[in-house]
Amino acid sequence: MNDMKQNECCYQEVLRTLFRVLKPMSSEMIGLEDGLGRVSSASVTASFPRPLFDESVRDGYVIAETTGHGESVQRYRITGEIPAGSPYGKVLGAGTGCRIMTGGCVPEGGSRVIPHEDCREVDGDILVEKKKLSWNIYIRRKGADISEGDVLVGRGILLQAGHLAHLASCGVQKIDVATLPVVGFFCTGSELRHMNERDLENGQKISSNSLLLRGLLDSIGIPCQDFGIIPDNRQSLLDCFLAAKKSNVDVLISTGGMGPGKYDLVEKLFLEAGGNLIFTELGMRPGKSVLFGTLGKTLFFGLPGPPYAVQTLFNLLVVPVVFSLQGLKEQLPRKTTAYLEHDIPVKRSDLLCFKDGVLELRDGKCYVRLADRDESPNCYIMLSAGQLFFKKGEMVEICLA
Ligand SMILES: Nc1nc2c(c(=O)[nH]1)N[C@H]1C(S)=C(S)[C@@H](COP(=O)(O)OP(=O)(O)OC[C@H]3O[C@@H](n4cnc5c(N)ncnc54)[C@H](O)[C@@H]3O)O[C@H]1N2
Ligand code: MOO
Repeated sequence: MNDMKQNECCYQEVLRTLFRVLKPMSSEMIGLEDGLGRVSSASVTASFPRPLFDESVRDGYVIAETTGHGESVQRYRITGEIPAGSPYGKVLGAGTGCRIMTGGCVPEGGSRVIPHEDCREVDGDILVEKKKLSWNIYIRRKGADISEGDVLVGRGILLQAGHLAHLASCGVQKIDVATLPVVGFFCTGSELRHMNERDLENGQKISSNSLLLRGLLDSIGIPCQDFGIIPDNRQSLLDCFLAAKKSNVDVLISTGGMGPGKYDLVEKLFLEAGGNLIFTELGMRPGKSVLFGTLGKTLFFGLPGPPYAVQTLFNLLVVPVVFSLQGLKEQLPRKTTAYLEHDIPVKRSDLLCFKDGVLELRDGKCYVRLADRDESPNCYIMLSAGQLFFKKGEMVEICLA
């Protein structure tokens, strides 16, 4: 437990270190239609109230009530019809009414809307029992939801479809958002070949990390630049680092070449290219072989080669950094606990281990299991150091990165 706590702190601490060295992106004005997945860089206020006019929230009749007569069934003469988008244009006289549709504009003089199921239409009159008139809840008054000038979205909010719809409904057309960081990546390994290559020779493999990184970046709306597959030799790696340093990428990611082997050259060439190391090695798996630093103005992540490690470290480290650069609030991944659905034996227990998990809620409790190969994980199971067997029913920590 103590080990787990230490390791956990280490991961959170590493993220805090990363956040400290970030320089926030500048901002730009964009049309609302391009705002999905962007981060607001200023709070946005309503240009007009919502609703913009007194509107009916039922299909039925709007009436101008008369006062004083006490008959149990009241009668109003129908003088027109108000579909949504076509106002009546006149004052509704006392004792009269109009058919009105949901979203229709309540005319001046209209004091109450009666849903059609609560009254009858007979010979051009609306007949309504007096007892049906106890509530007056079917008119939404101008500005009842939002007044002009109200703050609709604060600064540092990741804009979802609902936010954009909300902003549009209050007359906002443009929004100030953080400029998107451009992320460059390259994959190192003399054994790697492009995905379109056929006839692989013995020992060669497809650089699946190239596609993985492109997809992960696309899925969070980040533009990327692929610097290619770089063989494990000094000159190729140095050239690649120097090209990336000269380019406009804000963040650079490499995969592979991070181990202690003879051909693992990433750290050396990063330093030769003028890189500044901030940390290597996280006290967790994956993450034992990882590097973070700066190369000129570019942030650099050296990720290890195994694809599962790339995906996990991308989610745990790169995603929070990419959003933090854009000024998103609450960048630390959320954690909770869940009951294990099955036993998990592990081969070694020297470090905290992150495994792809699927979290499910049943009967008010959280359960978690290892994700199948074709399943999308929705959390990481954090298997603490110092334990070789995790039993079904045991409570474990999970990270919702
Ligand atoms: N003696 C030790 N060996 C290793 C240690 C250690 O502590 N002592 N650490 C292990 C750990 S942990 C990791 S993680 C890896 C780190 O390896 P590298 O970053 O050097 O990665 P590579 O050796 O280049 O590749 C590992 C594995 O992944 C495949 N790979 C690499 N790139 C791609 C790609 N773009 N697409 C698909 N697959 C890729 C590669 O072919 C290897 O099979 O080191 C351990 N070793
Ligand atoms: O760095 Mo390795 O990815 O710990 O497993």
